[in-house]
Amino acid sequence: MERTHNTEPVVVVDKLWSIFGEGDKAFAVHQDLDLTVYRGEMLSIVGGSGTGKTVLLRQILGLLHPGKGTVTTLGRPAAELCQEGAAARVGMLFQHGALYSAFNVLENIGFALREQGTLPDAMVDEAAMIKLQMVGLKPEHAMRMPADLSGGMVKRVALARALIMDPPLLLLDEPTAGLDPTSSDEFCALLRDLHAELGLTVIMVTHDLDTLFALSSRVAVLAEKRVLVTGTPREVAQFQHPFIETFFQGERGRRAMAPAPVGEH
Ligand SMILES: Nc1ncnc2c1ncn2[C@@H]1O[C@H](COP(=O)(O)OP(=O)(O)OP(=O)(O)O)[C@@H](O)[C@H]1O
Repeated sequence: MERTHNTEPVVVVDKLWSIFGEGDKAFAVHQDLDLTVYRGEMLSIVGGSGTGKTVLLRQILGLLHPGKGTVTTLGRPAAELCQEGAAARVGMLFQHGALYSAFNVLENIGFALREQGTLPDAMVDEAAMIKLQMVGLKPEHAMRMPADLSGGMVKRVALARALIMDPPLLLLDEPTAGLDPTSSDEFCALLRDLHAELGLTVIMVTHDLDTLFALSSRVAVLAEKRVLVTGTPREVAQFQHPFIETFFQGERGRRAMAPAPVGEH
């Protein structure tokens, strides 16, 4: 399969140790974990429950600090992102990223830009309206409250909020979790289109094989506290490891890897 990324690293994780607890209770979630993500990739991170996929996203975003090793995001130590306001450089769609329930859709989308305080409210609203339409919502949705949105619409608003500052890098934690199959397919199509249109680099955590195959140019498998293997979905699926066999070679994995019937994409 042709590689869709170039060779400019956007994220470089070098011999990372992620450590929680102190003294006798300290434990490492990652040990000497290496991962490089290149500009324009859509990289999926997969691994068993508790292998540290979300922790790795948080390290890349600079919300956690390496016990040992380094995380370089967009050419700088990841920790510096947070100090200067990460939203401008990295968009993050959290797994349980609920919207602010007291704010309407437009206020949610424009939140980071308004907080920055550099633009008048009318311009923030205008920018938020552009993002609202970019994620496939209509202007009449702008004044709705989060409680009045479907699950698919909540994800779209959260995505628009993550993109408000035009970040070059987007992190997604389980982007299709909780969506029905149709909404999930629609959200994948949206992500694929935005990735291409905006020239984004995307790193996502997913358990969902359909999402993985629909979107990933490359997959990184987390196991044994490190990145065990990277490659295209089909390359990784051939790797001999108990997690990979269970994950890719079950019924759902075989279905996801089956060639699409003629006429389907
Ligand atoms: N702030 C924290 N303090 C202590 N332990 C933590 C903290 N954050 C994560 N951990 C631990 O790190 C490990 C990895 O957590 P993480 O949420 O990254 O797993 P995951 O691979 O995303 O799992 P899942 O697929 O179940 O969401 C878990 O054992 C978790 O308890």
